[in-house]
Amino acid sequence: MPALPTPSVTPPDVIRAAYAELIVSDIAASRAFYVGVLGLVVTYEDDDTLYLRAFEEYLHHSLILRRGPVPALAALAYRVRSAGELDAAVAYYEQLGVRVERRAAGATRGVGEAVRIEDPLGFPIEFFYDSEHVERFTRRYDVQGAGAISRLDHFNIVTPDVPAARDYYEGLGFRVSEDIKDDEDVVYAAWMHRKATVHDVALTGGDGPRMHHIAFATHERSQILHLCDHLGALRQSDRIERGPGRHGVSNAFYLYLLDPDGHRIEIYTHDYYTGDPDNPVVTWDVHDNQRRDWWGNPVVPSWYANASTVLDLDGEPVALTHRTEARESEVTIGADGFSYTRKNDAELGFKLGSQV
Ligand SMILES: O=S(=O)(O)c1ccc(O)c(O)c1
Ligand SMILES: [Fe+2]
Repeated sequence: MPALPTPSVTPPDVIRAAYAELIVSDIAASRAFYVGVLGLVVTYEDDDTLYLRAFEEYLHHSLILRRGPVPALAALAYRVRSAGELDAAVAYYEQLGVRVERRAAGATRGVGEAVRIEDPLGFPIEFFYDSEHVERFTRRYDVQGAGAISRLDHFNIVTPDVPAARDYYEGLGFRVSEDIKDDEDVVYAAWMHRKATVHDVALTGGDGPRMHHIAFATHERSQILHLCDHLGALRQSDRIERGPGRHGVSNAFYLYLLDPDGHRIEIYTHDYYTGDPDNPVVTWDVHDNQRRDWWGNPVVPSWYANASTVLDLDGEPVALTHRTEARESEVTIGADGFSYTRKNDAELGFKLGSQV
């Protein structure tokens, strides 16, 4: 990615990852998954759209599903600290020379004035503050199921040049909490945050822009395990792509699901606090078999290969830029045993034989 200009104005003050807008092909099938299985709360719905939120959320939605011809990501939205930050966003991105559009209140149901951009990585990003408050179901145990989801936690995006993407997000005030590198300093992935957890956005090295996943958090591992049991009972175990398991990076207990259009949704719990200014960065060796799954369980190849198309602000798919640096799935096939369990223990350190 060509070097970006350094704006002379301050960036918008981003608080957190707040909502995603996905294009889906069949609203009824998506409703059966996101409401019927994941248990997300319907704030508003019509024949073509679903506005959903998780149980701890009081803003109008954290996920919009909109019926359309091409399953894709239509927007990733970050909440900013005040409505005044929208002017900062316009000024900052105009200096970056990217497409910037102001949106009137109500352009998105339940959201006030907003700014949408095509960011330097090629993603459709929204900044907003005002959003309609709706009932917070935190204590509505009468409607929460055994798999209750608390809140949206993060976005994971696929981009070819991870260091350039990291620099861009550092310009927005995001900080790295963890990353994956090799001994030639190739950066394969990085996790970056504004809120005091491991990430609001994760950067995955690959052909991009593509959306790797949207993640929601639960309070307890048992809620994640219930979602697995629920899918089993529906004989929809093929919706379970990876996990459940324990991540090395982030230390979170995780599960990856595929929605009816193949959009990847992560359910995640128990990462850690990162709010102090001197929070130490954790760097993992790409050959460490426990980086992606702390128990060394395999990362299915589809998890590295597949990701969702991204739309521009006109709703057109964005062309991909190919990653030129090494790809993690080629350097070591995930946490699948062809990497070391104990560094420098080449004899006994490999779980399933050696290939690196
Ligand atoms: O697979 S990793 O342990 O690298 C990982 C860590 C945190 C995440 O949110 C994730 O999607 C993947
Ligand atoms: Fe994730």
